[in-house]
Amino acid sequence: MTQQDSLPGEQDDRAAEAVAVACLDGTAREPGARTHARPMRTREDEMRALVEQLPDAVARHDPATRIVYANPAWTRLIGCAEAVPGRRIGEVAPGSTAVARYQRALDQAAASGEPAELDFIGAAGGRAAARLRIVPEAAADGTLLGLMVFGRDLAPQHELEDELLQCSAELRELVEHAPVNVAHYDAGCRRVYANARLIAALGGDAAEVLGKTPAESPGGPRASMFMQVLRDVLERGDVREVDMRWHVAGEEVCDLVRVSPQFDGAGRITHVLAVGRDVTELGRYRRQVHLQAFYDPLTALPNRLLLGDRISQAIADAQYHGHEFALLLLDLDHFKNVNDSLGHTMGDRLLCAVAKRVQDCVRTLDTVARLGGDEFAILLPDVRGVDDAAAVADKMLRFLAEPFLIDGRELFVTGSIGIALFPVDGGEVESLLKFADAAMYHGKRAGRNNFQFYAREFTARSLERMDKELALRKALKNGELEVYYQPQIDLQTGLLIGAEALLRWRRPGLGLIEPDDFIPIAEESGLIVEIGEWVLSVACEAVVRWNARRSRPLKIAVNLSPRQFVRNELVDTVARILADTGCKPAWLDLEITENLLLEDSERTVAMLAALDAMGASISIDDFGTGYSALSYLHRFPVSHLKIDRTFVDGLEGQPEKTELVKAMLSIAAALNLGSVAEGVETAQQAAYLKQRGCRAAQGYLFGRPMPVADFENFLNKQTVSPAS
Ligand SMILES: Nc1nc2c(ncn2[C@@H]2O[C@H](COP(=O)(O)O[C@H]3[C@@H](O)[C@H](n4cnc5c(=O)[nH]c(N)nc54)O[C@@H]3COP(=O)(O)O)[C@@H](O)[C@H]2O)c(=O)[nH]1
Repeated sequence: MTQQDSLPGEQDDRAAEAVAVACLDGTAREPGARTHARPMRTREDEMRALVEQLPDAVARHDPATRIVYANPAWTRLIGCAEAVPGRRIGEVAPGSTAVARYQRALDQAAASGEPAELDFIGAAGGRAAARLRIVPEAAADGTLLGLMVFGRDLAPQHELEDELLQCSAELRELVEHAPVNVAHYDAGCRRVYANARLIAALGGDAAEVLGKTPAESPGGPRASMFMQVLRDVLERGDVREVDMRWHVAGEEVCDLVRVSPQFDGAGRITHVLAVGRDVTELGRYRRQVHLQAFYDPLTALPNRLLLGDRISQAIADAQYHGHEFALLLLDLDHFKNVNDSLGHTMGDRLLCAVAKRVQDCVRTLDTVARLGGDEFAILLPDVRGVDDAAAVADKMLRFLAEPFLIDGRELFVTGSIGIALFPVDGGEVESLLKFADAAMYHGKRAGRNNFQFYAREFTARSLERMDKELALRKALKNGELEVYYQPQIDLQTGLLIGAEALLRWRRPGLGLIEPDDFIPIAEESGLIVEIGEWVLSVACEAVVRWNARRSRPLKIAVNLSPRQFVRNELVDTVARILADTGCKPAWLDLEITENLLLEDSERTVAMLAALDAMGASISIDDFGTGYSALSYLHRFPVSHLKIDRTFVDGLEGQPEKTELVKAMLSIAAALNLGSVAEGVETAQQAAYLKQRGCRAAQGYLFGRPMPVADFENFLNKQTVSPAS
């Protein structure tokens, strides 16, 4: 080995040996010196002084192993008072086993002529105090001249070892208690170490963890992937990060594992270190975020976002395979009534039950999504044409028609379904949704509880409707709504007895819009509640103004939509408006439709009774067109029947209508109710009605619905022509 090849520390030893040899045999020379500047004796003294001061033990023995020279460090090491030349070491330090071993080594080196090394335990005992190196010195002919002994003090090395031990213990402690899972894998991907946390995370049994590959413990679907990562790191030496999931006692554990190579002194990869950060909570949180982002929290069905994704996928599939698919949009009919009348908890339960029932109608590869409120979408990616889609829609309506038993209550719902087909109706997510919506809306208009396929004209209609709803929302705020008044006449006396308040919408750019054109939208959207309240308040103010100058007060008839009965505030609202406007309850007639009575809910009965008790009268509007059973009439506090104008129209020439009107007037009389005929246009109609005992009438014959100013002029003129 050359000097460059020598190991650290070895060079120092050799330098010391060189000095010592030079000193002890008197051959020391300054490096590179040709001539001696100083006398030999002085050089030897200097060298000896140097050796005397060395911290390492240095000694020289003659060929018979007797002491020739030993420096003070040597005597300290051996534990003798004096290194007496000519003595053997056993004589200067008797009874020590270490000295005996030293002597044996000297004997061996002397006999073999080969250097020897041994650890020497000092006088204090314990760990080796020095490493002795015995170097035989031979003459050119091989004759042994003596034995040089160099003792390297091992205390600094022991200190270093102690420090290392301490460090590694601390590190191990740290690793054991670190909030990470740590494992060490050998070249065969077997765990040679796992910290306590990882052992616990893998089930708690160290024997089941150590010496095992990830495939053996914990196993699972991701284990083979992890094995591959370990192999890759062992092979290529790069650092990898990988998501690991496994199950312990039924609970999922997730780690984000950093896998890095471990090298030996020669730079070869021998092991792999895997440090896993527990991301179970993070994983849970991520899943929760995923659920919130893509699923409806109430029904756990996919939401609009996920549906969009599924439709995109269905489009791609259908395009690739060249087939069709269908998108159905289901909206429950009058669902808002359930929420408003039974409360949101019941409404929510019903929605969940509907969701379940709809899912029962389809196959697993179909998607049922909730778009919000009472609107569901059903993607049938594998239907073949119109017939398949119609069959599913029909089944859905039949399933829905079965009563729902919720909280011991039987609830009935129906739905309207719109169907759009890919590719005939649309080729994109948004257009398919829009077209299915247009078809669904068409189903609503066609009487609900049915399904409709998309047809092109629906889109325009649906857009128009949406546009109208938006404009109507602004109309009240912008003062575009007006109340018109139509006179009501006492047929027997011919005197004006009141007026019906009828709503109009003066829509900018479009002129006056009739209620039939916007009241249904106001009802569907719920806007009618706010609008109805406004009409009531304007009409009450008007009648108060009119009656201020009249000895015989007029009555104002105001239409109430069934939607206004859905909330509980109606009675309070009427009372407040009466109080605010100063309108006497007796001046107010509230017109309701027969269909409201059909619901026959306790709540409706109670509300009507409260309004009646307040002093307002209640009339049944459009009588004869609805479904009311006569039995309802005496159960409700009704005071008038308003015979619908369809019966009055053509009354003169149609005997069956005459009979019907006669019958309605008889019912009113039998129940002691007042009667008002609507749509009276001719004097003949008025005469017939009067003759049959009809008390009052309303119609173009007496006056059309008119703006308030016109009605007030009309009032002032009192130009009513009584029926002859
Ligand atoms: N919930 C609310 N409903 C309202 C309100 N205002 C009106 N309406 C309802 O809209 C429907 C249509 O009303 P309108 O177009 O005003 O029609 C009324 C009269 O104009 C019409 N009429 C009256 N006389 C004649 C006639 O001789 N011939 C003829 N062809 N039509 C005539 O009849 C309608 C009377 O309405 P009603 O007595 O209520 O049936 C209508 O159903 C209104 O109820 C509102 O504020 N809220």
